[in-house]
Amino acid sequence: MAQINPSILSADFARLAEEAKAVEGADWLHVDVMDNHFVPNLTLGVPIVESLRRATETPLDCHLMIEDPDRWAPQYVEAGAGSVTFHAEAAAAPVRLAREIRAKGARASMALKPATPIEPYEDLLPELDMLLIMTVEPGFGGQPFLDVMLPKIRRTRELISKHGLELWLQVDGGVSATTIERCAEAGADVFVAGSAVYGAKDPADAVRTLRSMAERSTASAPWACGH
Ligand SMILES: O=C(CO)[C@H](O)[C@H](O)COP(=O)(O)O
Ligand SMILES: [Fe+2]
Repeated sequence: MAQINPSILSADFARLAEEAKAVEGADWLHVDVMDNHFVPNLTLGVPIVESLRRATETPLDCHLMIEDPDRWAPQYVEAGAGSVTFHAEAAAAPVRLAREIRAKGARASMALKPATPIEPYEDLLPELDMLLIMTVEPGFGGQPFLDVMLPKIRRTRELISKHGLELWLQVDGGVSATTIERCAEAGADVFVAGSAVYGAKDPADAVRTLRSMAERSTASAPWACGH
């Protein structure tokens, strides 16, 4: 089953509750937390996640683009996130952090920037509920999709199959109607889309269109048998 997670980064921040409601029917609401240190942009933090939690029924998928996630990630679980993603490049103790996120009741996820390979993390995969492969350099919405990430998506899907894991494989950055099929064919099953959803006239309809495109492509992928 393909999941579509609209990114609130592309919404109007002065109308967050309305914008969150506009995509109810999506699987998760993707919330990009940026600290102006790990990435050169500043967005939102724990209090806004708490408010978003009350504003929508859609579960929150928090993508932490911050330094020191070992210290901050647990606070996002307490704020109501159902899934918390920290960056491999920023975490001091990724296994301990993933275990802490899970113990607090959320799904634990780790993200890789475009230049970070998956291979050193193969043995960590059973500790995670989701692996996020960035398909742009993190920091901003609306950037073009990096096609050069497709082999990494394929190799990660192979590792997930090899170990028989239930891990979800998320892609984030430049995912749209023109790129989602390539991502799905390569092995992604969770798709973040910011500008492609909030830039559309009808965001809820954009979610449905993206989901059916991804599902058509995954259905024919060899790794999706019995998925
Ligand atoms: O993590 C992100 C950027 O760092 C965003 O989730 C991502 O860029 C979504 O926006 P778009 O779909 O417009 O690329
Ligand atoms: Fe993101």
